Amino acid sequence: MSNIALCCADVGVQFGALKAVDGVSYNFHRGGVYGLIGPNGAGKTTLLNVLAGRLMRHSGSIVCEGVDITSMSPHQRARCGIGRSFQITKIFPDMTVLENLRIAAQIGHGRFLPFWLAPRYDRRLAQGIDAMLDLTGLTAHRDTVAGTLSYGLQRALELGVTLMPGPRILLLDEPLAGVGHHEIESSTNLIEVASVGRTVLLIEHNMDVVMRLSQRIVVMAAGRVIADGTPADIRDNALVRSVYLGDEEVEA
Ligand SMILES: Nc1ncnc2c1ncn2[C@@H]1O[C@H](COP(=O)(O)OP(=O)(O)OP(=O)(O)O)[C@@H](O)[C@H]1O
Repeated sequence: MSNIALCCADVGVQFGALKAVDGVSYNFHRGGVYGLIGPNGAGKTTLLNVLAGRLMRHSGSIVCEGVDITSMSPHQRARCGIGRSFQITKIFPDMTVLENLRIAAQIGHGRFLPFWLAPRYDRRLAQGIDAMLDLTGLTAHRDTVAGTLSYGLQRALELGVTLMPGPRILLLDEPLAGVGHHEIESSTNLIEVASVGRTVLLIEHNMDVVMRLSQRIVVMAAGRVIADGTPADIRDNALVRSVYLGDEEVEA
């Protein structure tokens, strides 16, 4: 089996005259966290949407673990092992934490089940939900209505909902956006734990978190990948610094 989790070949997205993603070719290897960074409007979210199948009008192709998924729907891609987190929108605020996770688990299962297998399925479902409550630190909140949780805990639930079907590839778009200062550490720890054994693409503006969690960093600007490397490489990269700081004296 290929050790490439996701392969983008010459991916392009155009909005009118704007090339939001401009010929991106990149292999995301299996395992580890890729931080996807770049200034506002660089094309990071657009690229993530293409990978998740949320934006189908693009050029180029996407291969996931050796399978061409370019024309697959988000649902089909989820079945291929791709999970994408949204900014809270995936949780049902009027339902309890437990109900949210149960729905995610049932959607993840998705197949018709003969009645004689149902008790075993229910037991496994309950075990999976208990494990997810434990992982996300939500066990004490299992019967809490989701919308009343703190923002950080809502994000934890949202990640739990994304993880419930067991994705091998996780696309995280600003998982810490809006999380209060006092919850950053616990939220970061959760992402770290959730990343174990998965390939993760992480868009995040909190650079300390990106540098801490990522094994590799991919830098985008004006729709293109302009650099990639270890966090240390990227920190020392003059071109990256110039893109972020607008330092025109720094040469590429
Ligand atoms: N649906 C759309 N229609 C028109 N233009 C869009 C659309 N979505 C994104 N854009 C534009 O495409 C460019 C890339 O946007 P994108 O959201 O991918 O950038 P980003 O790197 O994720 O930025 P940020 O860090 O601010 O979220 C921006 O100029 C944005 O305004």
